[in-house]
Amino acid sequence: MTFGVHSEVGRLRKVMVHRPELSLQRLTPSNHDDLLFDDVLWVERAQYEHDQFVARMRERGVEVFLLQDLLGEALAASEEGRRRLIEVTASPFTVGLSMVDEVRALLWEMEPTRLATHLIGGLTVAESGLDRGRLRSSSVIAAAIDDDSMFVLPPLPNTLFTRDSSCWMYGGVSINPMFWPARRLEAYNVAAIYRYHPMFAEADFEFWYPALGDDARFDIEDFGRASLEGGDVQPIGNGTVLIGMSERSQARMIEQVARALFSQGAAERVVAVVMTKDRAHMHLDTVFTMLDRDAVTLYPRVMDQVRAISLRPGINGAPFHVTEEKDFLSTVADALGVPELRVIETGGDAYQQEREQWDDGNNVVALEPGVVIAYERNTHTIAKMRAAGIEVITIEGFELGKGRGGGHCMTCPFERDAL
Ligand SMILES: NC(=[NH2+])NCCC[C@H](N)C(=O)O
Repeated sequence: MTFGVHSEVGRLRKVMVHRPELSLQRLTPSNHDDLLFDDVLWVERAQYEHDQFVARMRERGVEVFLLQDLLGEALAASEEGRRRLIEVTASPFTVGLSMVDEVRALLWEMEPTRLATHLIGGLTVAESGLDRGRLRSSSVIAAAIDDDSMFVLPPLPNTLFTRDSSCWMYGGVSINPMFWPARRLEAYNVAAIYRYHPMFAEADFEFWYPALGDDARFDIEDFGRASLEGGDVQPIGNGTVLIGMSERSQARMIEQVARALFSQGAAERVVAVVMTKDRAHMHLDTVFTMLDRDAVTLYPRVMDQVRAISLRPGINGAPFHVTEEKDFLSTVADALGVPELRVIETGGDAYQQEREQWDDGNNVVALEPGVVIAYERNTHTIAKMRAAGIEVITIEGFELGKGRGGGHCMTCPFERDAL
């Protein structure tokens, strides 16, 4: 098996997605804000919409992998993987000192498919079978629990956005320390896939983050307060990677990734895109994605204000050579080696633009140059893309979009051609 993502719009060959499941059934009016969703979902409909999304990709020859299947297979393939994932997920700091042994033991007893279900979907006290009455005298946590629907393991509903927890840049992957606590555990699950799934165990690729070395692959807690999310990362081709400096990703993580890429000669330029921090555009890909070799879609109100700063390998012992660019679009054109970019802005008047950006109008995923998948509701933006000669395949997305993510966010490409 080969893996590697060599552009944003070259032919997509392999991709990982996540079908909505138990974690989304746990979203309620009282917890959806903390879990980074703007509403509760009708989960059956979200599954239907997601199945359509997957079908559109498969029709075009894309090999689609489901994250939960990969996780179950990784856990079945490796006892060590199972033990390590259980240890990091159920630790004294997540489930508490007094319960950690019991929780680990009951997770260990689960068969791998069921374990994968609960590592993503969460585990309630009732499902765990823990005897609260007995534990009450030894555990302050058990004593404080007043309801069997409380979680022993939290649900991870943002697993849906596979773009963010891990992301490929050229011949390697970064497993990302994420910004909000609600998403941190997602990275352990994907780390287990890359580390223990037979498909990856036999493949040859780099780990850009965490730092190289087998053991380090689980040490994503060791990042202080720095974070990086894949929604900010775009390996556009020609040895260049764009990384948004957004609500979610900081300059210090961009430097980590740039150093790793440069040290292997996997990239020669990383462009930090300095943007405003806001929930409506939490990642670069919510306001900018590529459509074709020389065409992009963007939300002007945010992208007109960004700064672009290029990092290249340093000389004379300096880690980097840093230059502030004149503007973002000419920097991307220069990196791609095209004279000028065709720019398709969010469609409609100022109100429609703001609404369509919110509904992921600019967050599309390319299947090959000039062919993208978009949510059908973004009619004004789609009309402009079609007028520019882009083939736009539409999917529903009324439920899927409630967490603020479109086709780009819901895909983690494993293999994509260069341009
Ligand atoms: N690549 C993206 N833009 N992902 C969107 C992530 C949305 C998710 N609810 C979050 O807030 O984290």
